[in-house]
Order: sequence, then structure tokens, then C-alpha cells
Amino acid sequence: MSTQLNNKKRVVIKVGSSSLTSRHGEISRRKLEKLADEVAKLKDEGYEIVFVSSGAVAAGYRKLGLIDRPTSLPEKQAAASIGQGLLIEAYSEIFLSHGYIASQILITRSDFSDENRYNNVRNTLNVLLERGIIPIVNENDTVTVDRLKFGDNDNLSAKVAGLVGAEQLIILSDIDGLYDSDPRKNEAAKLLEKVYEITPEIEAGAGETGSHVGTGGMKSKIDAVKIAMASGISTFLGKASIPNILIDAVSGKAKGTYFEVTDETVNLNQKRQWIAFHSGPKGELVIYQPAKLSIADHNHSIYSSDIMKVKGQFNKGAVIRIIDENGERIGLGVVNYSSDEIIKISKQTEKEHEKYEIVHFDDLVCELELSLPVGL
Ligand SMILES: Nc1ncnc2c1ncn2[C@@H]1O[C@H](COP(=O)(O)OP(=O)(O)O)[C@@H](O)[C@H]1O
Ligand SMILES: N[C@@H](CCC(=O)OP(=O)(O)O)C(=O)O
Repeated sequence: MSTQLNNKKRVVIKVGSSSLTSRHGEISRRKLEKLADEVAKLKDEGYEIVFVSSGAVAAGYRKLGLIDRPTSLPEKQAAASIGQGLLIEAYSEIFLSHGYIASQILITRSDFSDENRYNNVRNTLNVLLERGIIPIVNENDTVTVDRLKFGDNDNLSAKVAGLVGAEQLIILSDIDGLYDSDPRKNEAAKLLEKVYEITPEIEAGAGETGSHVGTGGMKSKIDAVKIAMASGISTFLGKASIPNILIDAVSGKAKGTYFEVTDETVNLNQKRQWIAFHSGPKGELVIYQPAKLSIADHNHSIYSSDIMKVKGQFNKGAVIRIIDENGERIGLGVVNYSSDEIIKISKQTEKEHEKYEIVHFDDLVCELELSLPVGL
């Protein structure tokens, strides 16, 4: 799914900390140069690239006077404020040597949970891409608190890929793809070259990080792939240090795992991506069982007659969570009426209130259909 008007292929590339820094808590110029050379080749071929780079904490903690990567939030934030500047300085220099300008975009989750700010980030990225710049994105680590974090850059990169309507997401790590179990723990683990669906077996085989600088391990990559797939974007996962990995990844020839979207995959448009992955629900609607079943089928709105109970106070246009009478989460939707109006409508006779459409199906994202938790 691509939203840009020109014919250029848009690719989001995410690289993990261990693939950019040395063991001693410093930027590895050699690793950065290798990847930047390949990005520059893709640019020469006409690709539009958004580069999601981790490594701020890993590149900064030594200069903060620490021997190991910090675990406390203030120390991580202090390390990131040193490392982020160093990273951008290095990227700017290296890309300039290839004739390309780099720019920095630091994002917090609250920038995405506000729909206007979300659209502003997209507009900014579009201008940069159309003008041939290489935006370098990271979470704004120095100001975000744990509770309001994307948490890891795998997640951030999938959301950025959805935001810019990328054709492909490439996640580069210290491992050459997804295995059926953690290869660091199981020597017999097998590489999965093509994945069309994230099954419970795949989830069970995805473990934690193997390095002392990584965040989230394979688990967070699988969660990110689910978001990318639901946004209609295929993902490649491979090893950053393999020569020409980026060039081969875009042409489908690289060693690694290709997660392919198919006609069967749910493909959320940008409005529904925002509802599903970025909005924060302001209240809840409890609905009757028959309505739950028909919502899981496509194209079914929620009518006033489907509603058993309204929880919380919200305005018209708010995103609310839809649950069943047992509290099971069904999905998220944008309401056409305020909570007070819905309560008033529900008090009308059955015949009268049937005509009120409370949530239109275009503004509804159903977890049952996605098999993916939605909402913050
Ligand atoms: N099923 C699996 N397949 C591949 N790698 C796995 C799996 N389960 C856990 N891992 C671990 O995940 C690590 C990659 O995640 P992480 O350390 O967070 O990397 P990055 O810093 O690149 O984001 C691998 O080095 C590996 O040890
Ligand atoms: N934003 C953090 C990186 C968080 C993260 O996801 O790290 P990684 O697992 O190495 O991709 C930083 O720049 O240090």
C-alpha cells in the first residue's frame, strides 16, 4: 500500500543497537558506513528511504561515565541525549559524502495519539522524502516516560511504515532472520524463509534479546511485523552485517525471513491504522452478543439497538473501546454521538432508536478480525 503520488518505492529500514555500536558502548563507524553505503545505493536507484535508527543509549552510556548499558530510566535518557547527537552527526557526515542530506525526527507516542500531530508528522516526512532527504527516526528517548513509550524501535518502525504508506519494511538485526526457536538456545533451530501469517507457534518460538544492548528481542519484532502486515506492508528481517543485505532485501534475494502480505491479510487504511494503533480510547460501549458476531463480519456498523451499556463520559468523535458483557475486548471505533446522547437514544422505544448508527463500520477496527490487540 503506497500513498505517495510519484512512482518511487518507499522503504522503511530499521536497524538495531547492536548493529550500529561496538561492544564498548560507542558508535561503530565501520557498521554505520557499511549500512549508509547501501542506503545511498538504494537512493541512487530511486528509492525513498526512511531510516529508523536505534543506538542512542548504546552510543552514549560510556561518555556518561558508565561501564555498562544503564537500566534506570534517567540514566538511559541521559545516555540517549549524548548518543543521539553523536549518531546524527555521524549519519549526516557519511550520507553527505554520498551527496545526500540526512534529517532527524524524534517521535514520542503522544505525537501519534493526537490525530493532528500524527498527520503533521506524515506531512513533514512526505516533504523530506519528496525532496530526496534521508529522514533518520528514533524515539525521543530523553523526554518520554516508560508509561508513554513506543517501547522499542521495532514497534516504532512498523508504525512509521504505516504512516508513510511504505511498500516494504526492512528490519536489520544481529541475526539472519526468524527461526522456529531462539537459535542461541537451540542449535537445531530452523530459519523460516517465508511467513504468510503469524501463528501461535511462531509467537511461542520468538524469545527475548540475545545482546546486552538490544530491546525486546524477537518478540518485539514479531509484534511489529503484525502491525506492518495489518497495514498491508510486507517485512524483511535479516542480518545487518551481511554484504549487500539492503540491496538484496528489496529485490527479494536476501538471506533472511520475508513476511509476505496476501489477499487474505487485513489491510487497514490510514484512518483505521490510527484508530487501531495510536488512539487512546476515551470510554467503553458494552454490546449484545449477536452484534459482536456480526461485527466480526465485515461492513457492520454498531447501532443503538446493539448497545447494552455506556461506560465513561466522551464526546462525539471520540474513540471508544467496544466490549461484550463479559468484558472481552472486541475492538475500537469512533462514535457519532456523545455518551450523554447515546444514553438518551437508548431510552427511546426500540422502534425509534434502531435507526441511530453509533459507530460506522469504516471507523471500526475489530480485534477478532485482526487477531491483534488494538489500542494503547
Ligand atoms: N525465534 C528466534 N529467531 C531469531 N532470533 C531470536 C529468536 N528468539 C529470540 N531471538 C533473539 O533475538 C535477538 C534479536 O533481537 P534484539 O537483540 O532485540 O536485536 P536488535 O538490537 O537488532 O533489535 C537475536 O540475536 C536472538 O538472540
Ligand atoms: N531508542 C533506543 C532504542 C530502543 C530499541 O528498540 O533498541 P533495539 O532493540 O536495539 O532496536 C535507542 O536509540 O537507544
